[in-house]
Amino acid sequence: MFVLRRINVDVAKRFFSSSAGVHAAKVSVLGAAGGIGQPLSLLLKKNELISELSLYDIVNTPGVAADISHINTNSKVTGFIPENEGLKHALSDSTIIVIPAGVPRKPGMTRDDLFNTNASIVRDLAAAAVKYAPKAFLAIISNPVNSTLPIVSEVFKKHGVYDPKRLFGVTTLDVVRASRFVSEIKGTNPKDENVTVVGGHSGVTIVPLLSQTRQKFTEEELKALTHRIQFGGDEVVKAKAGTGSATLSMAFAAARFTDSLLRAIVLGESGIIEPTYVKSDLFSSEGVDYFASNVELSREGVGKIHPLGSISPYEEQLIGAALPELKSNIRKGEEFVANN
Ligand SMILES: NC(=O)c1ccc[n+]([C@@H]2O[C@H](COP(=O)([O-])OP(=O)(O)OC[C@H]3O[C@@H](n4cnc5c(N)ncnc54)[C@H](O)[C@@H]3O)[C@@H](O)[C@H]2O)c1
Ligand SMILES: O=C(O)C[C@H](O)C(=O)O
Repeated sequence: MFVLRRINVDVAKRFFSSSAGVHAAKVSVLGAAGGIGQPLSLLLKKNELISELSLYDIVNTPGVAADISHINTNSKVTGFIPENEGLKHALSDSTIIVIPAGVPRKPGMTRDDLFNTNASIVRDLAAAAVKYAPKAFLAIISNPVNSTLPIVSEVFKKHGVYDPKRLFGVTTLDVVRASRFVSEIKGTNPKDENVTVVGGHSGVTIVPLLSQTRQKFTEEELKALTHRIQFGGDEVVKAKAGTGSATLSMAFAAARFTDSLLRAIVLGESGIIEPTYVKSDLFSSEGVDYFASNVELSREGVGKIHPLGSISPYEEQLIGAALPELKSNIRKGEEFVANN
């Protein structure tokens, strides 16, 4: 792993020092002054593949950008607010746009309860991306992800620039949690516990494929672990007691996802697989057009979408429960753009 990272950094150095006209990676974070946005921007400042880190929010971005810009890594940091065409400057020439803009949950809320506020925020940011960076890759964090990715897709379709290979719903936190939770009950190092999590990103639509891990679980462990992975977000919302939801672990997860995407699209590294929520044919025959599963990332963004492989009867049951909810979440997002 270390050797691979060393090679990446060397390749990155060559990439940036090249005068061959290859443009370096500008990454824009929309919602950069928020609970996720700030630590995510901090982590991205360490990424050697980023030449410009462009921070946008409706408030406070100049301060966040000034602060982060003092860190002595190579990337340039820029900060924008809506005034003086801030969004245009934040997005122009972006390679990747990461979107954690929007409100988080409070105890007692579902992610779908955020729809009324976040749908229009995400729709408007997607419309700006269409205008100023139509070829960028978009990673959507704002909840409800099951609906916000379809919203972004519909906006791109409306303007005739839709490329499903470039649009991602970020579900990496589910995978990060699953790995950690398995390691906690088995007393192992989480780096050795890889869990594929498929479906969507809310409650029963989150389906961990624990039968595919290297571990054996009792039925009791399986049920408890599955429930904890599906409702891990609620643990944080409850503990934060009205002040928000997961921000730090999410920033970690989004930084990992962005790094994987950069390595695939900028360096052309092959074999990078991240579970992520994308336009997918896996369950389209059942009317579910977006689905998270293992996706091999490529220079084009989405490469091979891996099928689920062999799953247990319990997991089949979980998928059965996930599909109708996913279908309704997706439809809600699509109808929102059609009607607004
Ligand atoms: N996908 C996931 O796994 C995951 C995990 C955690 C949180 N989330 C979601 O991420 C979102 C953000 O969470 P947070 O804790 O950072 O919230 P937060 O309230 O701390 O930050 C959100 C930021 O978005 C900004 N914002 C609002 N409207 C904007 C606009 N039009 N343009 C640009 N910025 C805008 C706000 O000013 C704020 O700084 C929430 O919807 C939350 O549910 C998703
Ligand atoms: O739980 C939330 O609302 C935030 C996020 O989706 C999470 O999984 O932590």
